[in-house]
Amino acid sequence: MIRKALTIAGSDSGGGAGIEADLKTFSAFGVHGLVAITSVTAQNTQEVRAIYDISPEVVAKQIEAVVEDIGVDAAKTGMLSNAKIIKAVAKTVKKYEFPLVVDPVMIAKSGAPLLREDAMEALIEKIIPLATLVTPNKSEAEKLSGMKIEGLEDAKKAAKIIVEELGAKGAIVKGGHLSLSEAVDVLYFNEKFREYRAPFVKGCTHGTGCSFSAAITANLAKGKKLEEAVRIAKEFITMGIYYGPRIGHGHCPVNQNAWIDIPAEKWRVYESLGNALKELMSIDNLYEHAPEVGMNFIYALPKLYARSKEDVAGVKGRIVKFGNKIKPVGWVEFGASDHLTRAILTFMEFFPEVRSALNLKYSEELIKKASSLGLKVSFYDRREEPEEIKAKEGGTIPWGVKTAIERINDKPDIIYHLGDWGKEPMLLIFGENPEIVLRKLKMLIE
Ligand SMILES: Cc1ncc(COP(=O)(O)OP(=O)(O)O)c(N)n1
Ligand SMILES: Cc1nc(C(=O)O)sc1CCOP(=O)(O)O
Repeated sequence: MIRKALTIAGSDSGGGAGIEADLKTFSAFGVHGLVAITSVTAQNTQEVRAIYDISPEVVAKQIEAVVEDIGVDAAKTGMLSNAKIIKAVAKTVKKYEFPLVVDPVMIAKSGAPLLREDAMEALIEKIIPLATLVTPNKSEAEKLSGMKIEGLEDAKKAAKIIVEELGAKGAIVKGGHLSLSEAVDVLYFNEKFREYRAPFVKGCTHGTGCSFSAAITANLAKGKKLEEAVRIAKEFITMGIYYGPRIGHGHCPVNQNAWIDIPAEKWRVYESLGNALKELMSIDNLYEHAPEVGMNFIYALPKLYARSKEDVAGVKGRIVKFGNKIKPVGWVEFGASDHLTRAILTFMEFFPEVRSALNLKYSEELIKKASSLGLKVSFYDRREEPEEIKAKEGGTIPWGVKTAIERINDKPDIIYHLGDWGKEPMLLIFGENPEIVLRKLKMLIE
């Protein structure tokens, strides 16, 4: 059964916060999103340039239209903008039974007010008592509770005030702006406190409040208990901040898609590399080109998600010579390669689209053939590696790949090195994906 979640909020033309963030979040959880737009903002990552409020009647009609036909399993509010809209929303949602998450949006990250001064009273009197959960940040919680919040204990007191004095069923005070070593959110619900902790991650924060409350709403719509919905939302938002796209010149937006993109991309990489590996094993005479240390064949997640070893798939235990054949020791796994992973992550800093690589034993003959076929070849000389890089564990390959790319000031198909004391000479083939790497390999050795 498809679940439906409604967002009653403003539109952010920059696509980072508001209705746009909410819909992307609902989608990420497989929930059908419904909207009642309260206000249209001309906004980007730096500023809010204009606000145009929708008439309260039309806001109410949007809610009624979707509830009465499609049905709503859970709803949330975001930017409500003015007292008249607040009153219309309160009067309308009161008629229905769905759980309501209230993100008490007051000020945009860029500093622009999104709630009129004279609307605060209406928000407290009309909307908060209808809330299943209120999700204020530090300054919003201070405004609602009327107390200063300096640390975790104050956050708990404020959450309790919002529930016991203002009439919400639950309140979660978000700790992103509390000066703590972790991002700790404090939930007060059913007369109990609960803490949700996550490491502070560097990334993109525009739309965090909207996406967090939308994630809770989506999970309530799916029938999760409130505490569980909050736990999932915390994990979702931490991931969204970490993998935020660096767009715009101000506060870059949360990546709501990371939640579904990463598992989907992992599957695509796994399948594509697995298929290419099967084809690789059927290539005659490849064993003649396998180095003593073994071969590997790797494929990284798209650039936005390729940050570390765990984001690159390779062959566990490498591919080794086995009589006059080659054989993978294990199968495709993320985190299974070290050397080629260091090479591809460096390569992707220059050419993000190049995500796959394979290594062969160096041969002068192959290099000559590559050049004659029009493949771009470059190299690095391990003897030229600066001492300070040599001293750093794992520094040689990134330095070598960077040196090789800068040497030709172009995108190489092949990078080789002639080895050093205890290091076998090696040839690396690069390509956008494993099929392209295979094609280049076949051109070379067949
Ligand atoms: C239309 C609209 N709604 C809400 C906001 C608030 O978003 P933001 O500034 O990113 O603050 P958090 O959501 O992160 O608390 C907005 N800017 N625009
Ligand atoms: C051992 C080794 N050295 C290489 C080099 O380019 O110098 S390629 C290679 C084999 C692949 O290693 P992995 O499985 O750690 O990616």
